[in-house]
Amino acid sequence: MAQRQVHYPRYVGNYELHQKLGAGYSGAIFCARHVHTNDWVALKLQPVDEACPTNRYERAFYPAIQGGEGIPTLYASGIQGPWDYLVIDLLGSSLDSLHRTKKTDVWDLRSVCCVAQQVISRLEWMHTRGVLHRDIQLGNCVLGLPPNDKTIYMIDFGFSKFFIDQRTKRHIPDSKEPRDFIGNYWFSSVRVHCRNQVPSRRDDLEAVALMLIHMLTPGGLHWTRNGVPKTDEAHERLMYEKRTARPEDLCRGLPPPFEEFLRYCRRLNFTDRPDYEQWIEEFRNLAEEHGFPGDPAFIWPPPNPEPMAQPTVRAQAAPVRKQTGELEGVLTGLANMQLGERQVLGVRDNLVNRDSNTPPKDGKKPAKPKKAAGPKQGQEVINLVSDDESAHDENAHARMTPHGGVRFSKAQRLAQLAREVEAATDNATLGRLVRQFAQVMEENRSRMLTKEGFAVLDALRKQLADPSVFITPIRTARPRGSGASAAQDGSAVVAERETRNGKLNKLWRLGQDVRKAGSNEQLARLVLEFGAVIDRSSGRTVTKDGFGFLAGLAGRLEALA
Ligand SMILES: Nc1ncnc2c1ncn2[C@@H]1O[C@H](COP(=O)(O)OP(=O)(O)OP(=O)(O)O)[C@@H](O)[C@H]1O
Repeated sequence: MAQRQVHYPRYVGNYELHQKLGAGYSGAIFCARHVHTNDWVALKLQPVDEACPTNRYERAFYPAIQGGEGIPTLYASGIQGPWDYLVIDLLGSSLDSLHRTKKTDVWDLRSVCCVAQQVISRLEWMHTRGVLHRDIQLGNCVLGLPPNDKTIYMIDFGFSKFFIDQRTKRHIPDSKEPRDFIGNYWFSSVRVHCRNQVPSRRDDLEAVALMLIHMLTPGGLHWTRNGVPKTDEAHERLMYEKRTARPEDLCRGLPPPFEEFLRYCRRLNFTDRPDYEQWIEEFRNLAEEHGFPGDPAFIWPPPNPEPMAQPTVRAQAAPVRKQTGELEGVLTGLANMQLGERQVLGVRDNLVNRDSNTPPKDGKKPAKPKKAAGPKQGQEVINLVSDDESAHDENAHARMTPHGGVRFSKAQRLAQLAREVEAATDNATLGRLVRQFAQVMEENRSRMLTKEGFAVLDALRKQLADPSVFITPIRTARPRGSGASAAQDGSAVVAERETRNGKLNKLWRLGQDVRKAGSNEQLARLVLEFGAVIDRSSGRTVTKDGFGFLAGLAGRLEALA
């Protein structure tokens, strides 16, 4: 197709334009030099009459977020003749372009953990300043130039939005009003993309979760493999695939934090502040558990992609809920895809219909939005690769210590404990295993109850609920001696705390109940309740009261042995 010939100016303000660095949907970006200082910068140019004036929008957000690590500095901006321009820090490669130079189809876990930590931290900064990004994608994560080449910068605030109302200083309200989708097809959250809900902080984080999973999935997330939808029907199908993809299917074969992070983001309420620190810590721990440094510095190319003792981490091909003939469509789509500059495309057309929290549009009435934007130029070719590596490989996370020993990860130790619980034949053994479980949880910097942790609880509950699994008969004696008086003391404290606080901390209460339990069936019910309480909590972490419960449980099991 013939390209429109655009004549760019040689000078804009005090800047001389040099080579073109990239082109977006509605403009171009150049490397430019300040004619007096000789400083090199990046200059974004866009026609002033552009239907979707993203440069003008971006200009409104830069002052709010200036000064944060990994946020480009805005040096100048304005209008010159027919051009609207922004002058910002000159940066290096985007993660999208690094991805295209890679020889393997998935990223290495270390790099992904670095991306996770840095991008979550950028969003923490932006959100603290009241701004949502709304267009998280690999092309908008760009490395700095030396000496900042280990820092990931967030760029492209053309879709951004103040979620703190600039006038009232309050969180914007939720709304059920129908709204146009603004974001990108691949990673915008299910709520925003498929259910047209008002975006908030949780949606930026969900986009990060999807991007990270995409990086570790051979061929990428399955709804990205057909390229940008060119028809409403294709867009509908993409949304269907995204909406119906279950976290456990998307994350099969990946270390648990990816699935947990996605679930966490989806559990957050509209106005909730995400626990950024917790997730930065989770991904740091994950890197360390796999034998990498926890430092978030992004080093490219990766110094040592995968330690010797560890297989490559990658998602397994997730089952895709396909309609008949869809696989054929995927393959045809792949065959038709072209190499290009950008991977993920946003729906910019809808920006002309932005709400009151977006920067002013010079009083012009917004143009009628189009339904779904047509494709932007260029798509990358992604290979469809299947992978049958087992997620339950016992040695998957083991790694050599410097002294030649083998160290097991938290996941692996918990998986082993679950197996031992299943094989236990008496209460005394179970009590010992519960103590070991608490110890593993306590030793780890992350106290989050992972999938493997829940598996231990589940095995325990099953053992306790079904006495036939024991070889020796189970005793169901009432609490004896000091146990009984402790129970009485416990009730007194409960009563006191109840009057004092009005409502008891659920885990603390369970900790009291477990010490009074007189049978394995009662213990099974309490273990079930314990798991449910942890599962419902936003961070799924085992707190002090949680450890109190486990200690009480181990004690009761030993007493009932
Ligand atoms: N400051 C920069 N320094 C170097 N390269 C940059 C810089 N900013 C952007 N780029 C390159 O140009 C590409 C497009 O930039 P950007 O996303 O800001 O433009 P855009 O017009 O808003 O694009 P789109 O409409 O596709 O979102 C980026 O993916 C990146 O490769």
